[in-house]
Amino acid sequence: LASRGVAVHLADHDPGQARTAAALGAGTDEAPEGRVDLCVVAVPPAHVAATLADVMRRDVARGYLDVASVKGGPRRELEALGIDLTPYIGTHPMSGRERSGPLAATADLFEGRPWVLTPTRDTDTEVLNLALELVALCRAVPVVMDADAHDRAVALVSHMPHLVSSMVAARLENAEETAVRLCGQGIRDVTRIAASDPRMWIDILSANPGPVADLLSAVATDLDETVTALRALQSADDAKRREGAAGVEGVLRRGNAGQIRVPGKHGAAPTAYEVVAVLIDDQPGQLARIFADAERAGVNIEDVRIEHATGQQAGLVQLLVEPKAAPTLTAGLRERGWSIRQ
Ligand SMILES: NC(=O)c1ccc[n+]([C@@H]2O[C@H](COP(=O)([O-])OP(=O)(O)OC[C@H]3O[C@@H](n4cnc5c(N)ncnc54)[C@H](O)[C@@H]3O)[C@@H](O)[C@H]2O)c1
Ligand SMILES: O=C(O)C(=O)C[C@]1(C(=O)O)C=C[C@@H](O)C=C1
Repeated sequence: LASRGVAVHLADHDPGQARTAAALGAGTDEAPEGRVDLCVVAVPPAHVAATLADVMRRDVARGYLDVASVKGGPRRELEALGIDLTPYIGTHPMSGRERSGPLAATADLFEGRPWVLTPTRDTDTEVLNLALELVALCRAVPVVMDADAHDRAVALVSHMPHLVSSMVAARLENAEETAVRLCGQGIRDVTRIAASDPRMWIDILSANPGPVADLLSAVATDLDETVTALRALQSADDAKRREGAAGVEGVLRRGNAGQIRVPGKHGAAPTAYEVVAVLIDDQPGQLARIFADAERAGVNIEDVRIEHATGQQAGLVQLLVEPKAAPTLTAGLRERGWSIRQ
């Protein structure tokens, strides 16, 4: 917001956090002189209602919004506090990090990502417009939803997957070092969010336990069936083994069918990109050089992944590009001396 010319005043119950954010260029930690246009509350879900009630009673802004990952609970808490909710709108940007605090923040975090707005019939139109302006300034995509429908949706696409990621990562806790050192990109993808702060996630899950429990119970059924199928694969009996293989294939195919529904970059329909894999030395400036050489070849990089080679000062950079651009990029990078992996 600060880089788009908005005057941002930062406050936190830990002044050090606001000072750090201000030092990073996010705004000033000095209090505003009068009433501001919009007050954005970005505190852990359990503190949202009390924090909003406090700022709303002090009449610090024309409009108020929060960005908590759950929407139904905080709204009901505010209602119970007897606050006039017309100047308030509950929102949730669907983008985040597994790390918290100002040092983990990035200015482009919300670009192209859905930002859910949950207005009610009573929400002041001026406040809805202020929220829409905020979303546009962050280059996010507004999505209007009912608060409880939002909570059911995020149980499916965020809360249940978070727990499953934690459970997969938990298997590594006491695993042999010889096994752990073999971790590749697959397990990195599946476990990244398991590094998040448990205190924040206890808050999130406590505010949405029912829908998450229903989904995990469906996952548990899949797990039971898959275990049965795998046990059948150990059988000496041919027919049993065929049954087991069909069971395992079934879950893998249903996984394929679900995975292709995950929206691609900027929420667009998923695109099948081609991977151009480049071997690099783990040295400063390598990525910048690859990107510059891709630009020289006239190719737009849609996404990038990095795989680090265990115990070596080397890595594999996977550049995801439109299929028709892959041969141009491969030739352009080869010409400039890069080692391309097929
Ligand atoms: N991290 C994500 O991926 C993500 C994504 C979307 C939405 N959210 C939501 O955003 C909100 C903030 O999450 P975050 O990841 O930025 O966490 P964070 O820990 O980086 O920031 C929370 C801040 O709130 C402050 N705080 C805690 N209690 C407070 C209180 N009572 N009054 C004033 N300040 C208080 C903390 O000092 C901290 O600086 C949460 O509601 C979370 O559900 C997080
Ligand atoms: O990708 C991450 O690291 C996130 O934390 C993102 C994520 C998500 O599950 O999509 C997590 C919680 C937030 O409420 C919104 C976004």
